[in-house]
Amino acid sequence: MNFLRTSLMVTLIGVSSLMAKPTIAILATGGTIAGSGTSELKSSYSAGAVTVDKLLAAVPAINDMATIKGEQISSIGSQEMNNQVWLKLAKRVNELLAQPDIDGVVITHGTDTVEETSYFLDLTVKSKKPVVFVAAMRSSTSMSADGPMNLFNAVNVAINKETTGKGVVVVMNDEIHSAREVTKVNTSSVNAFASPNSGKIGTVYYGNVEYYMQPTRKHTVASEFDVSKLEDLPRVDIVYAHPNDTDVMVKAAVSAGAKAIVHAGMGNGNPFPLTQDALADAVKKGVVVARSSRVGSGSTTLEGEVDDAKYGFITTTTLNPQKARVLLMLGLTKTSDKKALQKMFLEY
Ligand SMILES: NC(=O)C[C@H](N)C(=O)O
Repeated sequence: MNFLRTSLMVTLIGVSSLMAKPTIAILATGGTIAGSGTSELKSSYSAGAVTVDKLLAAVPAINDMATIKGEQISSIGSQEMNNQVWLKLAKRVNELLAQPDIDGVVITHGTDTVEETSYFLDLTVKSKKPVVFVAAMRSSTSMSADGPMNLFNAVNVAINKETTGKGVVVVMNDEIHSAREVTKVNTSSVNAFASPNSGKIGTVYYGNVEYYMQPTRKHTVASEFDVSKLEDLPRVDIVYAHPNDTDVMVKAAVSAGAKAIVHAGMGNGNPFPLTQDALADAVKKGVVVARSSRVGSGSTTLEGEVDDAKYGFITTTTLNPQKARVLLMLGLTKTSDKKALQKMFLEY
C-alpha cells in the first residue's frame, strides 16, 4: 500500500515537473522597444521611457508559456551604451544563469548597438542556457509597433530546447541571428538586421522556432574571457578610412590613450598611405592596430594588399569594425601580444 502511494506520488511529481513552465528572466536596458512618443503616426519618440513591467504587460501571452521575472538594468537609448552597462549586464546574466531555477534570459535592447552588446555577452556568458536579445524599430506607442511580436518571439526562442548551446542570439523581425554575425543594415525599416557573412541561423514565426544553422566560432562556455572581476575595459577606438585621408584621427586616438585602434579600411582593409604611416607609428608606440573594413561583409584577409608583418598590424578577419572593437577590448584584458590577439580573431 505504502509502495503504491509512493509510486503514485513519484508519478504525480514527474508529470507536474514535466508540465512546469520554464522560468525566463527578462532584463530591460532601454531602446526603442521601450520608446514612447506623443503620436502613433510620428516617428519621433524618447528611447527607454517605458519600464520593464509595462513592456511585459503589452505581451500577456508570454505568461502562458513561461514564468517571467522582469528586471530593469538601464533605461537608455543604445547609442548611450557604455562599458559600465556591458559589465553590469554580463555579470547579472551570469549570476542568473547560474541559478538552477532560471532557464534562460531575454534582454530588451536598442537596435543601434545590439550587435555589440550581444557579441560582448556571446564572449562573456558562462552558460549554455539561452540568452536572447530583442529590440524594435518602432516605439511602443507607434502604430503597428514591432516590439510586442518581437518580444513574444524572443521568449519562444528562449524556451526552445534547440537554443541551448547556440551562443547568444538576436531575435528581430521573425529572424534569429547569431550575435557574432548580426549587424544593423537599415536605419528605419523593421527589417533592419542581417548576418551578411553567414545568413540568419533560424526563423521564429508567431512563436514557432525553426533552426537551420549552427554558429561555429568559440562562444560562451568555450570562451576564455571572464568579466567577473573587471571594473572597466581597455580603450579601443575606431578610425574610419576615406580617400584623401590624413593622420589626424589616428594621432588623436593614440594621444587619447587608446590601447588599440580598429581601422575601418577601404575594401580589404586598406588605409590611405598617410594614414597607414600613422598606424605604423602607433604600433611602434605599443598600440595594437587591427585592420577591419568599412565594406560590411567579407574578411580582411591575412595576406592582402597590406604587408601586415612589415607594419605590425593584425586583421579582424570577418568581424566588422564595431564587433572587432568588442573582441579587442576583451582580448586586451588577457594579453597585448599581437600574435595571441591575431589568434583570437581566427577563433572567435
Ligand atoms: N530602434 C532603436 O532601438 C534605436 C534606438 N536609438 C536605440 O538603439 O536605442
